[in-house]
Amino acid sequence: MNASEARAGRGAEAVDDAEDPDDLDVEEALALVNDAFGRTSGDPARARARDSRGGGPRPAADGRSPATRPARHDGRHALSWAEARTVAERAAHRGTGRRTAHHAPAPVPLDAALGLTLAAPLTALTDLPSFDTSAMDGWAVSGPGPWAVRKDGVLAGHTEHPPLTDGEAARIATGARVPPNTTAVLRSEHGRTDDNGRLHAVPPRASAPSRPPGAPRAGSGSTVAHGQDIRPRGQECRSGEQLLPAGALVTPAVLGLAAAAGYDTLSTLPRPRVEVLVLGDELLTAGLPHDGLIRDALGPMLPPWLRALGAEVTAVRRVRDDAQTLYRAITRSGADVVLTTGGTAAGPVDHVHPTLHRMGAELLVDGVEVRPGHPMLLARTKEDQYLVGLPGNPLAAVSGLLTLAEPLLRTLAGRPAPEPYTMPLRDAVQGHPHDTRLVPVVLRGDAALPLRYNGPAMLRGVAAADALAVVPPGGTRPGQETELLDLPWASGGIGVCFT
Ligand SMILES: Nc1nc2c(c(=O)[nH]1)N[C@H]1C(S)=C(S)[C@@H](COP(=O)(O)OP(=O)(O)OC[C@H]3O[C@@H](n4cnc5c(N)ncnc54)[C@H](O)[C@@H]3O)O[C@H]1N2
Ligand code: MOO
Repeated sequence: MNASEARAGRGAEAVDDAEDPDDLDVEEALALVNDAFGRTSGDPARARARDSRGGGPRPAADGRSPATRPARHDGRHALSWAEARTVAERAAHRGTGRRTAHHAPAPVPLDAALGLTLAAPLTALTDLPSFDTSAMDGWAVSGPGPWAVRKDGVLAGHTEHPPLTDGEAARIATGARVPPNTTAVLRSEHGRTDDNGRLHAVPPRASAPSRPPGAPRAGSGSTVAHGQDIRPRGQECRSGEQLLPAGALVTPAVLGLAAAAGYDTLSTLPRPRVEVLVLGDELLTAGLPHDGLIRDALGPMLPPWLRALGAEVTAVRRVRDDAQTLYRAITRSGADVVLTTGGTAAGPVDHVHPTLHRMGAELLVDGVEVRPGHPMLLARTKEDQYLVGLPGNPLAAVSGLLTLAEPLLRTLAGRPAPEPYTMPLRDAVQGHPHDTRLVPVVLRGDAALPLRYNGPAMLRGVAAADALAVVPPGGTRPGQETELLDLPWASGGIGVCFT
């Protein structure tokens, strides 16, 4: 199916494998400039060899390590997309390892633990169930029937009842503790009392669903199978048994399990604290764009996204295009991660590089072979503080967020890495000659549909997307399996952390 057929079939979601025109012109031009400075050719076979799927750092397509790879036209040594992610993931491990008070695991009440990471294994504080329990509403019975029914029934949450004697039954509710000497629970629909008040087991109606293989016979004639519909103490776990390992994400289900297993608080790792610095004199925080001024798209977008990635956003500050102001904002920040937007390129008011240089910061990533977003950077500004510099173009900022901030924050938050996965891209996607492309896609059935409006300055594509496709240099054919990066709102597991 070609792009125009796809468009015809998918209406507004239609795909266009061509990039947005202003994007393409710049990218192609940059690629030519890069070639002139000795980078790899656009040979698709070599480009595919650099396909970043699979994760770990790898040599560039030209076989040279990043250190020996020639600098780009701007003098920087860009890393491949996979290398950059690995560096970001490992940067936090390379810290001193000393945990400040803020980083130490802390007990957190259950209702504040959603989205955090377990600092210690979740170990059952009790047997579950903690007593033998009725799995059904009906009668606790002792021995074969018929049974004499006791006057008092047994409800959930009540103290222990006197033992049953052989041939005795007591009305019981689901979840109630079965009286001692109970041999089975007879479901209410499987029993009937006669005129003398004696309880008889009645076989399930012929229309009843058939018994699963191996399941106990649900009452036949005058008796029921031993143990039927009793949940024995410790069936789910014994006290002291490990239910989840350290590092597990606290999801709603984990909160439920922890409560059931006796926890009031959970030992969790604190969220890394992120301060967002939005750079740009041209940005408005309200109203319509006018007189060359535009709305700040990143101030509203980044905080909830960062929270979804496991961070606590301590502040969002707007910083004038002034080197001294930026220097002060960064050096005064006590956050674990300072995240800047804009100012990463080499324009007259792009102060991020000179400021990092002035601070003596260590540049860990200085440019990435990814489109959009190639000027993104990662620096260590001081012991246990990092700076992620996102490019100002909004989709380029998203690219930097997922390429550098996500692995860094994931490691700092102690979260497990998401399992990489691929899906076929329904349509061909044009690749960059040398760089990985991140392209918004929607998931439809067993395929991912690349979206239009994927230019660096556009959010229209990603706002409608479920994921970003990692398009290797050289592009993808229709149906080609391609790595996808889930967007937090599309992956239920992380979505819970927007709260
Ligand atoms: N000579 C070169 N110029 C540029 C290059 C290059 O390689 N050589 N790269 C281009 C690419 S690619 C990108 S991406 C941008 C990165 O620029 P900066 O990080 O310095 O960002 P700014 O110049 O500050 O802004 C770029 C663009 O984005 C708009 N912007 C900035 N912040 C926001 C915001 N919060 N909300 C909405 N829009 C924002 C800003 O107005 C600019 O239009 O550099 C290229 N140039
Ligand atoms: O292509 Mo830039 O890298 O617009 O993000």
